[in-house]
Amino acid sequence: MFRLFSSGVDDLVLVSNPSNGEVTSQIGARFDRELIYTNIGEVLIAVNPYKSLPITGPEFIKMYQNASGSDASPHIYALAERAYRRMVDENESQCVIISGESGAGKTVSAKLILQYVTSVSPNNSSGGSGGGGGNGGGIPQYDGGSDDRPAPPMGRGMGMPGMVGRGGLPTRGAPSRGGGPPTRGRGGPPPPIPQNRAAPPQPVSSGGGPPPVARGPVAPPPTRGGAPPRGGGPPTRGGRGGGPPQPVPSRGGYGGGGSSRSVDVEHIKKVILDSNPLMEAIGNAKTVRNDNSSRFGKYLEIQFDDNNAPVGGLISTFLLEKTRVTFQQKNERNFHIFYQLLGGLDQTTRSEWGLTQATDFYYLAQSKCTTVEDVDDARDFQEVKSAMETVGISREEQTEIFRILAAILHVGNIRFQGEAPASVIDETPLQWAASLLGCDPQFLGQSLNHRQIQSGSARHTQYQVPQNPDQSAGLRDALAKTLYERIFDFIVTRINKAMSYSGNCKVIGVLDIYGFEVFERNSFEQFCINYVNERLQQIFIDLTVRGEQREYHEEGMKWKDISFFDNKIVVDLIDGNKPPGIMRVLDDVCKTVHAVDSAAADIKFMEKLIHSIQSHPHLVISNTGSSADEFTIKHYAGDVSYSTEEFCFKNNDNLYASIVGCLQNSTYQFIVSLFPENIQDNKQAPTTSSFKIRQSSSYLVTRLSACTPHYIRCIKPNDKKQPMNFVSSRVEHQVKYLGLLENIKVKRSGYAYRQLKDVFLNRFGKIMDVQPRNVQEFVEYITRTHKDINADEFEEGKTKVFVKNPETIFVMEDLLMQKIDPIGYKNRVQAYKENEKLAQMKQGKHSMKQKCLIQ
Ligand SMILES: Nc1ncnc2c1ncn2[C@@H]1O[C@H](COP(=O)(O)OP(=O)(O)OP(=O)(O)O)[C@@H](O)[C@H]1O
Repeated sequence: MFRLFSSGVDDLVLVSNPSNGEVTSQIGARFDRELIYTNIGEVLIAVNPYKSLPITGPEFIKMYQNASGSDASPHIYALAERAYRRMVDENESQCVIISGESGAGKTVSAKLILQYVTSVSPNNSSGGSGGGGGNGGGIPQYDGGSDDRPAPPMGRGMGMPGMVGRGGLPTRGAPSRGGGPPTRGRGGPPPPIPQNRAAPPQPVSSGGGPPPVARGPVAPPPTRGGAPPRGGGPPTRGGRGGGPPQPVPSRGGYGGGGSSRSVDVEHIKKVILDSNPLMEAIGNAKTVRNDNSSRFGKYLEIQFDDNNAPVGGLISTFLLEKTRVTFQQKNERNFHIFYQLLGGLDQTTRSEWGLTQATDFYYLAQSKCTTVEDVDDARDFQEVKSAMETVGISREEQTEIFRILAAILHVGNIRFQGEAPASVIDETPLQWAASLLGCDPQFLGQSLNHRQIQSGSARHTQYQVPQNPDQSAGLRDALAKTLYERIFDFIVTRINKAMSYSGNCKVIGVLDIYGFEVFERNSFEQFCINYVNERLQQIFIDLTVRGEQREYHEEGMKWKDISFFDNKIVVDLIDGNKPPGIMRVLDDVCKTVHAVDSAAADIKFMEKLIHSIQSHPHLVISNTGSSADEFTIKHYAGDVSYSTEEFCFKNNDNLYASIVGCLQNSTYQFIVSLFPENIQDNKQAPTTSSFKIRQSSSYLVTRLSACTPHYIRCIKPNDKKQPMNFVSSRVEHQVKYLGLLENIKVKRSGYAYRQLKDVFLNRFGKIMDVQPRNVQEFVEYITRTHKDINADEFEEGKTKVFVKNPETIFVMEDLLMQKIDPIGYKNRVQAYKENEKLAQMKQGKHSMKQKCLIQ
C-alpha cells in the first residue's frame, strides 16, 4: 500500500525512527510552511519565526476556546486552553514551564499565554458566568482543507488527532545569556567625564567625623491627579541576586473552598497585562542575542476563584542579573529603564539631578551601545510611568525611584586612585550621588574606601580596613547593584500588592526562565543557573513519570516501567548537606573570607573541594595541584566546567555595613525604607548567594509541584534574528540540549497514541462499511483485512484506546482517506510525488526520511 506523506508531522511522537537530525527535519519542514508549533504529546515546541504571523489574536483565541485539548492542532493557544480547561474541569492548579535559550521566544510565549487566559476567563469574580471573552464562543468550522495556514483547532480534516499522554523529557536548555561571564567591572577604563554639567547641589550634611544624623523625611511633593496612596512599608527583600523570591502572602492554598468576595477582575487583568512593560523596563536589556532579553527568571501565578475568574496574582523573581548594572559586554546595554529615564525625564528634573546623556555615564557608556533599533526609550518611559500608576506606585514614589536610578549613574562615575585608603579622583560624581541619595558625601566616600569587618566568635569586633582603588571600585559597584536590586524588589512587591488576593484559589503559573547554560568560560552565575535547571529537571522527571504511570494505572493498563536517569545525585552533589555538597563547601570557606583576599579564598575553596568531594561520580577535577581553579560537573544535560575565579567574592554577596549605615542615614525616608536590615545584629553570619539560590529554587519546586505541568520548549532558528530563516545545525543543537529526542522516546516507550474510545471509533470506524460497536470489533476488522497490523498493537483501557506504534496510525489514516475521499487521496498522492521530486532537487536541508499523513 502506498503511504501518503506530508511535510512534517504535527506530533513528533509519530516519527518512526527518531534521531536529533530527523526531529530537526520534521520541525524545519513545518517551519517552512509557517507552522511554528509542533507537539511531542502535550509538550509544545515553538520555533521563533522572527516575524509577525497571522496566527494569534482574538479570532484565534475564539477558535481555540473550548476546542478539545486532544483534538487541537499544535498551537500555544491550544496549550493555554488545555491548562485553563483542566483547571476549570478538575479544579486543579496548573503551571506552564517555558524554557529555551536567549531569544528563543520564551517571553513572547508567556505573553501569549497570559493574553489567552485573561481573554477567555470571565470578568466577574463571583456567581454567574463572566463577561470578558466568555467561555462559550463557538469554534468556527474548519473546512478540513487543503491550505497550509497555521494550525486551527480540531485537527485539519484528516488531521492526526492529538496525543493524550502527559509530559515528556526535560529541558535541556541551551547555551544562552550574554556570552561569557560578567566581570566585576573593576579597574576598567575610567568613566567619561560628563561635559558641561551643572555643579551638584551642596552636600547635605556637614563633612567629616561620624555619620550625620538623619534629618528626617523630606516632605513629599503634593500628590497629583489622584495617584493611589502609598502602600505599606519597605519592600520585601527576598528575591535579590539569586535570592529567595518574594515571600508568598498567606492564602488558603490551591483549589477548593472559595471566597466569593467581589474583586475588580478587570483591574486585575489590567495589572497582569500592564505590569509587563514595567517588569521589562527594570528587568530586560539589549544583549547581543536579543534586543529585549529578560535578565531574570520570572514565575507569575494568576489566581482564580470559584468562578474561574482571575482575582489575583503573584510574581516571584529569580537570579536577577544585577552585574549588568555595572558591567555589560560590548554592544549590549544596561537595563532599559536607565535609557528610558534619560530619554523621557523632563528637562528641569534632568538638570536638577545632573543628568545629561547616556555616553556621559560609565555604567551606560562602557559597552558603546546606548540605543536599540526601533526602540523609542522616551516613549517607553511614558508607558512605564503609566504602568506604575496602574500598579499603585504613586507619583512621589516614582520620583524617589527615578532619583535613585539617577544616583546610580553618578555612582558609576566615581573613580579612585592612590594607595589604600583610595582617594576619589573627582569629587563631582561623588557629590551628585550623595546629594541624590540624601547622604553626606564624605561619609559616602568613606564607606567606599573602607570596609567594615566583623570578627570574633560572636562577630563582636568591628574594624575598618582601608581599601585600595580596585577594592573601592568593587564597593562602589556593590552599592550600585544593591540600590538597583532594592528598587527592583520594591517594584515587584508593589505589583504583587496590586494583585494580592487572600481568598482560596487555584492558580495557573507561568515560568519564564533561562535554560541550561554552557559557555566557553563558565562562572558562578552559570553554576547557579544550571543548579536551578537541575532542580527543574527533577520536577520534570517526577511529574511526567508519575503522570504517565497515573494514566496507565487509571486506565487499568499493565504498568510500564520507564527507566530514567535520576539526577538527584547531581542535585545532592551541588546542594547536599551530609555529605556536604559544593555549595556547602563554598559557604564554609566564605565564612572566613574576610580574613583573606578573594583570590586566596578561591584557592582555599578548591583545596576544600578536592579534599571533601573529589571522588564523586559526577564531579571531575583534573588538576588537583595548588593551581587548581576549575571543576567539572556531569550535569543531566552534559558536562560543564566551571572556573572558580571569584566564586567566593560572588557568593559573599553582601553590602558592607558601612554602606548600609550610610544609606540608613539618608534624608530620604524612601531610601531608608529600602534598607531595613539591622546592621547592629552582628551575631548572624551573612547570608550567601548560594544559600539564597537554594532557598528560591526550593520555593519554586514547591510551587510547581503543586500544579499540573505544561511544557513549552522554545527554539531559536538562527542567530541573526532573520525572519523565517531555519538554520538546521543551530536548531539541531537545541533539539539535543532540550532533550526532545528523549522526550519522544519516553512517550513512545509507552504508547505512541491514545484517544478516548468514542472519539477513536468515530474517526477510524469510518474505514469499515458499518460503524463498529466497540473497539474489539474494529481491531478484529483491521487485523483481518490488513495483515501487517497485529492485534497487540492495540490495548484497551477503561476509557481510552492505546496504540503502540505510529506506523499503525499512519496506515489507518491512509485507509481512512482512501475511503472517505478517494479522488482527493489520488490527487494528494500525485501531488506528493511531484513535491518529493522537487524537494529532493531543491533542498537537501530538510530531506524527509520519515513523513506521514497529517492532512
Ligand atoms: N511567536 C513569535 N512571533 C513573532 N516574533 C517572535 C515570536 N517569538 C519571539 N519573537 C521575536 O523574537 C524576539 C525574542 O523573543 P523573546 O524576548 O520572547 O525571547 P526570550 O526567549 O524570552 O529571550 P531571553 O531569554 O533573552 O529573554 C522577540 O522580541 C520577537 O521579536
